[in-house]
Amino acid sequence: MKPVSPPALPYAEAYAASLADPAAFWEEQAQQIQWFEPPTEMLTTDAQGLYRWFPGSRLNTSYLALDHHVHFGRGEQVALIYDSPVTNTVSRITYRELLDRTAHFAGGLRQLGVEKGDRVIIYMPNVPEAVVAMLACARLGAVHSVVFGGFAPHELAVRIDDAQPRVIVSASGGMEFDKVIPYKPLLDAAIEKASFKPAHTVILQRPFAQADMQSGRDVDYQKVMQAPQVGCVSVEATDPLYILYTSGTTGKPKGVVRDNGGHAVALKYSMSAIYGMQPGEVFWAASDIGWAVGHSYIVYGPLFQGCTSVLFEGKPVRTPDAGTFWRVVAEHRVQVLFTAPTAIRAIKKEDAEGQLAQHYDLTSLRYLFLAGERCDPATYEWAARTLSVPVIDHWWQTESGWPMLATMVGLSEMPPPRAGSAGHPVPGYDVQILDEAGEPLPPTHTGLVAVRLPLPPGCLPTLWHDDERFRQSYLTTFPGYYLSGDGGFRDAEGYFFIMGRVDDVINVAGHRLSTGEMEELLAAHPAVAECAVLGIACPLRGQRPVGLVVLKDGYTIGEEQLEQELVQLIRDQIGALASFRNALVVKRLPKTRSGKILRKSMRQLADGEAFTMPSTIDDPAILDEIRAVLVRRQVGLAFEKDST
Ligand SMILES: CCC(=O)SCCNC(=O)CCNC(=O)[C@H](O)C(C)(C)COP(=O)(O)OP(=O)(O)OC[C@H]1O[C@@H](n2cnc3c(N)ncnc32)[C@H](O)[C@@H]1OP(=O)(O)O
Repeated sequence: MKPVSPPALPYAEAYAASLADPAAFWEEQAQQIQWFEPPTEMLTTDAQGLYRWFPGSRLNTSYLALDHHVHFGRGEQVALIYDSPVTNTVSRITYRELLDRTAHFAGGLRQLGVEKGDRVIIYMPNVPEAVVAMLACARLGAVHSVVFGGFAPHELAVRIDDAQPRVIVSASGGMEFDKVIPYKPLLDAAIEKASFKPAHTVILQRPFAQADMQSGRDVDYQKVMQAPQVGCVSVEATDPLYILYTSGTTGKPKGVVRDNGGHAVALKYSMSAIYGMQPGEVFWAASDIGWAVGHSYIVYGPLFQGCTSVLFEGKPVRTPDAGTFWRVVAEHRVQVLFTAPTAIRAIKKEDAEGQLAQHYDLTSLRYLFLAGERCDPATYEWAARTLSVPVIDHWWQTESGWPMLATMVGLSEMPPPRAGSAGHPVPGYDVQILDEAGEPLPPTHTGLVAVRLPLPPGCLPTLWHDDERFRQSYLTTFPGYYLSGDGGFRDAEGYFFIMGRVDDVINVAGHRLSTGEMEELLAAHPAVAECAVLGIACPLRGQRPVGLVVLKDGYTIGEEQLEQELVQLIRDQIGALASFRNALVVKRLPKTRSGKILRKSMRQLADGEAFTMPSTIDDPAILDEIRAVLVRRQVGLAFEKDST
């Protein structure tokens, strides 16, 4: 197929075309990428009855991200700008250099026994070597699974057991503000805990943290880089590119699978149609490679599009100040910045008037995109005022891998963005608001956000080795729909508003976490008879978890000591990113007469939301007891002085 430029369609036309004939719409987009064997069939269902895009066609993701650009004259363009205020480093890596490094590292992985279909876990901070490792896996047709560096050994162990990696690539350490986080002991502890043992680990030794190496198992990253370069392995479009774990309602995370073909087509489309990016321009997703945003928009999307991507190892504040983001935009002439609302709230908290932005030349910036959690209108307005560019809140999930609702700046006649709204459905996504019975709701009615099947290319085809959980989690509640787990509504003009999760998943600073998992961990403490974890409103992180625990009869322990132990337990088992800081002892938990804990009522109480007493409540006095504890401990927006 000969590549052709996408026509600049009006949004409404593109959207209608994508729903009227999805195969024809995506066949046209598929012509924008370089296949080894182009698709002849667009959409099918597999033996399990699950939708698959571009069956039988062949390509290589690393080729699309690197080789293609080098072959066609982009070799000397900077592919990756590594900006690390925590190590005082700025380095620029061209497409040619990134290809060279990737081909060497792929050769090294192959020497360690990694072949097509094998899994490789990557547990690293935001460093170029992590990007090289991802692209090297793609080059070999191996399946990478990046685990966010903030996760504790238990979480890593669970992922090791599920993915069963031949190799784990890690680093000796990361830097959180000015604190060294030694990764290697965490990795060693995780491997110790896991039942499955990888054959090798590859360790990037960083100057500020030397890791002890285990002879026979651990290999130095630089040694792996000395291997001869290898070329790209041809894979099928439907072969998995990566597994990315995300929290479900239980302790076992869900292994979201991303395939090669649909992913490449969707991300290439999104870079131009949603973000309006042209080859050669600079895109910065200020996130972590461990999240879907990092996969799609630090690594793959910008590279597919021939852009320069910024890889930032720092924080919005204190590295060294709340002007860091603006310094990066100015220094690297960033055209589009993408971050989570929490990052903007953190900056706003330290620089309320946005004065630091005035110290930098931000004229390169065209748009600020926000996602990962709901953006409150105050944060939206502050960002628009401070940056004087359109701010675009958009909505997607790890599962979709790319935006489902947005204001698409690459299409014409797009309704402008609006504070509080995530915009309009992106072509390919037939987004509906359903009631509890699965019937579409009229505008302005809040309900469950669902997407009519088939999902477009790039979305998860299944969960890793678990078709059944995939079906149960997303497809069976409302046949014919993907159920997102988020709630929201559409207004009379077609703008969508996403209000947050409707299940036991919470969103803390853009990190999706399971309250069910936290409850399982708290309940294992010998003092705890029963417990509930609520995701209460937090001015900085959007939400934060709070535990309410009932003590076992006769168990004596000071409330303060118990709280310390439970806080430490969550930190040790899940990680500091959970921001679990309160475990409050209560006499009883409110329940329905059938024994279901009334978490929603307690959350509403803590958040100061008006609510009606559930008619099924066992004993209404219990909510008064809970209120008294929240007041005494000053926990909850309604009762606290400073919740950050
Ligand atoms: C659309 C599809 C998706 O939703 S994909 C997911 C998108 N989500 C994101 O991009 C995440 C956005 N959030 C962030 O980047 C961070 O939360 C920002 C805004 C930068 C703030 O970071 P920070 O100041 O560290 O606060 P936090 O709440 O994230 O962290 C809480 C505690 O965890 C720690 N932590 C964090 N990261 C790491 C890490 N990599 N390694 C070790 N520890 C880590 C933090 O230091 C903090 O610890 P402590 O409680 O202060 O001791």
